[in-house]
This record gives sequence, C-alpha cells and structure tokens, in this order.
Amino acid sequence: MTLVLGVDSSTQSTKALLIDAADGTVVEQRSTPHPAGTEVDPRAWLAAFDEAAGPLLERAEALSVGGQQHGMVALDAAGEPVRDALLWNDTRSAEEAGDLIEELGGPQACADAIGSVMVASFTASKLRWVRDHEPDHAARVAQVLLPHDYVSRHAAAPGTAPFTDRGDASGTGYFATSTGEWRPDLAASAIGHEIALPRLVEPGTAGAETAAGVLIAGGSGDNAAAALGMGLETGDVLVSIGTSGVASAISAVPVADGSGAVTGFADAAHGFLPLVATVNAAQILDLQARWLGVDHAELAELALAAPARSNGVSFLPYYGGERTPNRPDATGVWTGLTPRTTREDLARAAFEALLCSLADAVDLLVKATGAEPRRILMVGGATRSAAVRALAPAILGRPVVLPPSGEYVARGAARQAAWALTGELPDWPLPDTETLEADPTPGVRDAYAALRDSTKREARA
Ligand SMILES: Nc1ncnc2c1ncn2[C@@H]1O[C@H](COP(=O)(O)OP(=O)(O)O)[C@@H](O)[C@H]1O
Ligand SMILES: O=C(CO)[C@@H](O)[C@H](O)COP(=O)(O)O
Repeated sequence: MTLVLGVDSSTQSTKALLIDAADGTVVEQRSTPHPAGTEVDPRAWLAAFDEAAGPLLERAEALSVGGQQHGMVALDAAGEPVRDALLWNDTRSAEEAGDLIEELGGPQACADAIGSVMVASFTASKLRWVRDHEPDHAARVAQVLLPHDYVSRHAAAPGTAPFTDRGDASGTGYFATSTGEWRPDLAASAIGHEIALPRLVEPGTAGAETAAGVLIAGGSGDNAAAALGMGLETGDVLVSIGTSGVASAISAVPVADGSGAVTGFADAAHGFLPLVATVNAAQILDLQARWLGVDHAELAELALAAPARSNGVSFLPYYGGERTPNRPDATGVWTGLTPRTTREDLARAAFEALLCSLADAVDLLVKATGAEPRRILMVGGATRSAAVRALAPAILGRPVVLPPSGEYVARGAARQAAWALTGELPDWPLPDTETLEADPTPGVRDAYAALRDSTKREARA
C-alpha cells in the first residue's frame, strides 16, 4: 500500500492524516493542540508537527502541509524568528492595511495588483505594522514565510531553501495572483527593505524531500487545501466553520473585487479561490459554552430547546474585531435581553449569530460570482454540533451537504502529496454525504441584519 501524509497546521491545532494513496482511505490520524492567541511563537507549530506527524512520516512516501493563511513568520538572516508570528486573526494591522491600499492607488487598484483588497489579515499589513511599531525587529527581518512554508521547511532535509505555492502566496499581499508571480517590490515596501521570499512550487510537483527521502509537495493555505480535499467543483460553495468562518468557491478565472468583500485567492491547483472570511466563528460557541458553564453537547441541547429568534435575543459576534464586515475595532453587541431571557435563548442566539454571519459571507460570495450555488457544503470543527447541523439550512435558507466529520484540509494536503508522488491528481471519492434540510427562518437574519446595519461605521478603506 502506498501511503501519503497530509498535515493541517491550523490555528488551533496540527492534524495529520496518513492516507492510502490509491483511494483516499484514512489509515491513521493524530492531532496536537497549538497555543491560543493571535500572536504565537511559530516554533510551537514545529513541535506540534513533530508530535502529530512525526510518528506517521516514516510510513509515508510523500508529505504535504496545509496551514492557516496569512500568518507572518518573520525570520532573521540565520532563519530564526525575529518575533512571534502575527496570525490572520490579529487585527492590530488594520490601519497599515489602509496605508498599503492608498499607496497602491485605492481599493480597486489594490485588487487589480494582488487579487484582493488588503485587510489586517494579510501578511503585508503585518509587515508594515512591524516596520512602523517595532523598527528594531523590522531591521532584522531577512525573510518572511507563511505558517505552512515554515512547517514544510522544518520537515525538509537540512539546508533546503524555503518553498511555498501560489494558493498560500496569494494571501500575502505581495503576490500578483492573476499572473502567479511574486511582487518583491510590494514586500520590500511593506517592511522597508528587500527581503527573501520562498521559492514557488508548481501544483502537482514536489518542492523538496525530507532527510529520509520522503517527497514534500508545495503545500497550500488551509482553504485551498480544503477545496482540494473536498473535490470542490465549479458551482459548489464550501462553508467552513473552524476558528475562521469561510465561504469559498472554485473559479477558472481570477477575481479582483474592489469592494473588498471577496478576496481573490489562487487555489492549490491551477484555478482560483474567491473567498469570504470571518474572524469570529467556532469560538463564538466556545465562549458561549464557557459563559453558560456547559460543554458543546449541552450547548446544542439548550439551543434546540429555544424557539427560532431566541425570544428576541440577538447579537453581533464580532468579539475579536471582524474582517467581514471590515470592522477591525468592533466588539460584541447583544440586544433584546429581558428579565424573561433564558439560558436556552442565550445558547440559541449564539448559533443564530454564527450562522447569520456565515449566511452574510455566502451571500457576498454569491453576489460576486454571480451564480446561485449548485451545492453548499459544510465542514470544520463546529459542524460536530447538532445545533449547527439543525440550524444551518434554516438560516442559510438552502439545503446544506454535510460530508462525514473529518479533516478535509489535511485530506487535501494528502491529495497534493499523492499528486506530487504519482504525477496525477488522484480521484478520491468523497465518503457518503448527508443533505440537511429545514424550513428557512428569514426573521432571524432580518433581526441580525438590522443590528449589523445600525452599528455600521464607515471603514477607512
Ligand atoms: N461539538 C462541537 N460543537 C461546537 N464546536 C465544536 C465542537 N467540536 C469542536 N468544536 C470547535 O471547533 C473548533 C476547531 O475547529 P477546526 O476546524 O479544527 O479549527 P481550525 O482549523 O481553525 O483550528 C474549536 O473552536 C472547537 O471548540
Ligand atoms: O484568514 C483566513 C482566510 O483568508 C482563515 O481562513 C485562515 O486561513 C485560518 O483558518 P482556520 O485555522 O480557521 O481554518
């Protein structure tokens, strides 16, 4: 049996799947948690890789790493981190994103140059923040990697030059997504001097080998890897509910949305991945469970015991600032609380807020791509919740296709590894899916939209 190893170095953990390259069957899987926070010592991801993937690597013939997008791993001339990595959900660089957009000539010019209108999440915004707030650190930056590049380099034989792929590169802010080339001038302008960028590896090829001779594919950003893991096809919309909330689709042509609602990333093959991302997703439920003193199963039970609209309680879940809508300084806003509000209402409101935020993301994607989705598929850690599964079709207002619970980013990475190994993208059938249906509850979205719009302040960009 030929085995390949797919790894997801995501925000909250490293997940590793050892997979039979012939048909995509998972042979073994392991995971290791990451430190919490939006600023993390990136060496923790290397330790997590060693723990989760290390024991599986010796049985694999090829490896590929998917990872959280955008994170700034700034290295000095010796290849050591200059400071902790700033993650995609760290919103301190919002002002700097605005500066970079202005320097490029405005939002549409920015989208035309890099495929997206920059937000705080983008690596370039973080580099500019370091330049402006930590000049001593900035001066020492010799090279910048993305989280997945940093982990791939760690897995490679000593002395291997860092490498990445077009999918993850397209989230940096210094990559011309439509032509597939680095823009070293934009990287230099973000940090204030020229820096080395990782070599770009073509889809379906290997970037390096481990010391033991295991091939390492280019890897990708987690959303591009998930699209590959799901076998996403044109017309599908993939909703992912992990640390981030994401609605994404495959497109044969690049997208350059000057409104900034849709980021025009590249995918992990030869296409494109228009995507709408939120910063607050599964952790809305984590927080609510903590506040109510229950676990996730009990939170779902409470929520399903309350009526739709949560007896008038609704809230904006933009606790850590938000990216869609672009409100980096926002905090959560609750309304409709009365002496009659129950724990059940509070639990249900959390699911309704999460799913309304995702429904907004789907609507923005549908509007930008101009086509009603053929299918909406749903993955990510929060889909383990019975309440997410029950309420998603009601709030999204459409049937939702649910694959069996699994690690689809790691599966996509494994598919990339098999592609690099054999020269062909393997055709791994998706395990049996379930279609979730429910009567739409548009009133829930109306209440959310009213609150969202009444708290709107114009963003600078
Ligand atoms: N049964 C559940 N109900 C709700 N949320 C859950 C459940 N199981 C896991 N989660 C949440 O899913 C999130 C992790 O999802 P995952 O897709 O692995 O995230 P990421 O890829 O961003 O690290 C965590 O916030 C976790 O609490
Ligand atoms: O910033 C984005 C997409 O642009 C996020 O989707 C990150 O890629 C993190 O993903 P998860 O760890 O939540 O999967």
